Amino acid sequence: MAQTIGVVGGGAWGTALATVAARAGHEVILWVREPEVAEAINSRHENSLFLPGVILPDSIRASTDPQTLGAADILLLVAPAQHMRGVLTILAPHLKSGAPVVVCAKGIEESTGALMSEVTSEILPSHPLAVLSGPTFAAEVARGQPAAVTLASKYQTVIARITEALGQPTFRPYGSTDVVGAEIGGAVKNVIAIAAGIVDGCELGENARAAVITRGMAEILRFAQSRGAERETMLGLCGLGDMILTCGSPQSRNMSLGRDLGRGRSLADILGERKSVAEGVYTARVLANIARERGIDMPIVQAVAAILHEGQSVQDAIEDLLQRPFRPELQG
Ligand SMILES: NC(=O)c1ccc[n+]([C@@H]2O[C@H](COP(=O)([O-])OP(=O)(O)OC[C@H]3O[C@@H](n4cnc5c(N)ncnc54)[C@H](O)[C@@H]3O)[C@@H](O)[C@H]2O)c1
Ligand SMILES: O=P(O)(O)OC[C@H](O)CO
Repeated sequence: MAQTIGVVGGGAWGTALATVAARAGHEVILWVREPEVAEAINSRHENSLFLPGVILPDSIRASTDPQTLGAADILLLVAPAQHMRGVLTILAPHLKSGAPVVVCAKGIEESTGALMSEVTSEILPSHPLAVLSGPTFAAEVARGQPAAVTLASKYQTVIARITEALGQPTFRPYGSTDVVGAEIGGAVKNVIAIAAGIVDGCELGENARAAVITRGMAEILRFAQSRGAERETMLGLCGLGDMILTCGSPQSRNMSLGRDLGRGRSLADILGERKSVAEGVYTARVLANIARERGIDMPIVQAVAAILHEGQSVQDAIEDLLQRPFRPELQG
């Protein structure tokens, strides 16, 4: 059944998800922050700022006006994690009562340590919530290339409704009831992808990168356990799947940022030339603090945070990791 899908956030991923909804036959309202993005989408059917080179379906209409979202039956929340609270606070009074909301951003709020589902439930308590997360580079999804995602909600009816609305042969949601688990993989893998990029930039070799990915997965599992997430969730699309994608390709903004750091560039220089968000930069610091406070062993996350935010050199951080005591592989 054709519905109206509202997409909050006109970056690359919001725009790609708008194409998914449009291909499924829905009317799509894309709420964007930048007037020039709205103008380009409505007049030329292209988001030339954040997703250049992809011609968008006519049924996507972009607007900067929060009131336009009042027509949406389902809302996809795709603002960057550090801006989600502010954006939802502005939009909340305009949304259709009880419309399901789907968290599609990947990150942890720096100022509170909250996951995006927690931020969303706080601001939109009467909207049933789902989380969509998995290995998905926006450009590939926007071009209609096949992808699969985890779609998690406490409510089977919400999973069924969103799956029916967005599911198609080239965009395959797999249902789950582990909401927190679905978020953790997507948020933490961005930090591990920066580490994998550093390994690449420093030319430490493929073996070292595989080691960082696997030991990074152990850190994800430890953090997930501390938050009551299910281990199996972390081995699914939103965990292992996204680690394989993001840590293995410089198409990832996080991985490529790490690679540039490994090649000796400064964080300020790298960020200064980008319009797009690398969520791992912000999640690294808050995650490292949470892990330290709760006694969760996350040495790779600590190393990335120290490089990004505490002025530790890449070489010293690598040396510290290599000098850690030997231990059993499966220890907690
Ligand atoms: N790009 C992808 O391939 C992809 C895939 C899956 C998930 N995600 C996640 O989606 C989320 C959005 O990323 P993206 O890739 O769509 O963004 P992007 O990097 O393409 O664009 C940046 C976005 O940030 C917004 N922004 C900048 N400053 C802002 C502010 N002060 N307040 C509110 N918004 C502001 C811009 O309007 C724009 O929508 C992130 O959490 C990201 O991890 C991205
Ligand atoms: O480009 P990145 O590093 O933000 O990764 C994009 C998606 O999260 C990959 O699933």
